[in-house]
Amino acid sequence: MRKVIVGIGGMTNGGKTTLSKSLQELLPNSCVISQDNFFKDDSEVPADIRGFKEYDTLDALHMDRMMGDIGSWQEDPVGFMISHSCPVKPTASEPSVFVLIVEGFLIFNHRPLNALFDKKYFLQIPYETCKERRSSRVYVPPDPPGYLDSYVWPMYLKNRKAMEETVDDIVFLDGTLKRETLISTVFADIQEMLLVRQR
Ligand SMILES: Nc1ncnc2c1ncn2[C@@H]1O[C@H](COP(=O)(O)OP(=O)(O)O)[C@@H](O)[C@H]1O
Ligand SMILES: O=C(O)c1ccc[n+]([C@@H]2O[C@H](COP(=O)([O-])O)[C@@H](O)[C@H]2O)c1
Repeated sequence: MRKVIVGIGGMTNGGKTTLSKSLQELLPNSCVISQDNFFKDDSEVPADIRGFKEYDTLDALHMDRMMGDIGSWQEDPVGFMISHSCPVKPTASEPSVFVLIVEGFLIFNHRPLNALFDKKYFLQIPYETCKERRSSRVYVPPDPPGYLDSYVWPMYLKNRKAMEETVDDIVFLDGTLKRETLISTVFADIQEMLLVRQR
């Protein structure tokens, strides 16, 4: 059995979830773990002196639980996929390949998680695109006025700097490209990686 972990990182609204879901549909025996599902409850997230909730930091996430889920997949991919409603396909070729797609805005800022990736992608979009996409999205709790400009964007720049100082081998993707272009490019790249590793 071969196990491969692909990271789809990127800035908020870069298109991580969209790309990851499509890849899961295209890659047999794959499953997605989303960092967004590990946010702490609002009552546990402190506010800064201006009153902005500090969501854009690893401290706002249950990274221990996320790592636990990834560990469960590593131990037993089939069991994990069944319990997470990911389709399991019997494969004719041996060894079977299982792919875990881990997506999220701070996945490359968590050292223990970083060490696990076989391939890392980072979706980036310009500020204007980010602002436009984010303004049409409703988070729970919703963004208060000025949240992107005063808190989210500066935190993105800070987190990105930390990532670039510590992580190598990231493939940067232009998140303004058409969905279909992004999906086919990354799918082909992953397939190539799977073939190379098989040789
Ligand atoms: N390649 C793309 N081109 C245009 N819009 C996109 C693209 N990818 C995603 N979107 C849109 O951008 C918004 C955020 O996408 P999403 O995948 O949820 O981003 P993320 O998970 O990175 O926050 C959604 O409205 C989605 O439909
Ligand atoms: O999902 C939540 O519980 C949640 C609550 C408040 C804010 N968020 C925002 O979620 C953003 C990261 O998710 P995403 O999908 O936009 O990459 C981050 O910028 C946070 O400000 C997310």
